[in-house]
Amino acid sequence: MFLQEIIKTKNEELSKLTQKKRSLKSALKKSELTLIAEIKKASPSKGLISKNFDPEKQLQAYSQGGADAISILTDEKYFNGSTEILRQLRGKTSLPILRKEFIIHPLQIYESLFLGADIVLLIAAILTKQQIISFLDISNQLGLEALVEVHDHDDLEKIIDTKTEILGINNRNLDNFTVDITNTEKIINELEKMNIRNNFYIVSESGVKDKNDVDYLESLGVNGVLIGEALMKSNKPQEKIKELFPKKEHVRNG
Ligand SMILES: O=C(O)c1ccccc1NCC(=O)[C@H](O)[C@H](O)COP(=O)(O)O
Repeated sequence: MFLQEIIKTKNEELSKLTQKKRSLKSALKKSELTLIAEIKKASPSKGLISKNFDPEKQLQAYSQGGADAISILTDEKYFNGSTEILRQLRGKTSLPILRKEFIIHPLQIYESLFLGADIVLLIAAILTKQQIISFLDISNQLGLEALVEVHDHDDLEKIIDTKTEILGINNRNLDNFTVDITNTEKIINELEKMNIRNNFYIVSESGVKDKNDVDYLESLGVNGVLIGEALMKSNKPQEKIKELFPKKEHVRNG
């Protein structure tokens, strides 16, 4: 009898662990442009970005500025990030958290779950189609959403006919670090030619610096934008968000 009872208890505990978490997709479904605000201390293309790096203060400014989700770099070597930052900030916000990591093995997806992430990043450029399919399945089983990121046509070929729902278009070439925000228009045009644009919630990532960039991307019909450097370099990130997204609900300081 006891074993039957313990199995029932364990199943209940497991269902709590893998229940749906905070949802980025719910934000992207809204008509207003979604902002994913990124916490990034440094990067391979720019070196040190934030001298007085204070992740908790950055998170507070993003939340008060009206960000809809938070992206956190956990790579240490190239971005001066850490898993500890995600673990620390998990309990400080009710916003969905995207773990920005170079995922190449299922272990990292399980690790993301235990760190408290809600969304994982799957970069098509470093994965095979089969890995994307498999990692999407694992993420779904764990109650995690996935942002599947493409940069070019080859990446796009990999994600067609997968269960990708949230499609990130990275304007940065991750090999040579060049950035061109018109890359988003190029990829959207390809999606439209294939008649599959409406299969995805689209997030434009990288190189978004000012309101002109936001207005341009919004005119393309993207559902969200992911911004890191422009917010990390600002002395007043909450004000910067207000400048870029005047329509968002901004919580006043104090
Ligand atoms: O940011 C980099 O230099 C970089 C280099 C190589 C791989 C990834 C890289 N960045 C990750 C990102 O995609 C960006 O942090 C994110 O899209 C935000 O971009 P930005 O607003 O331009 O900081």
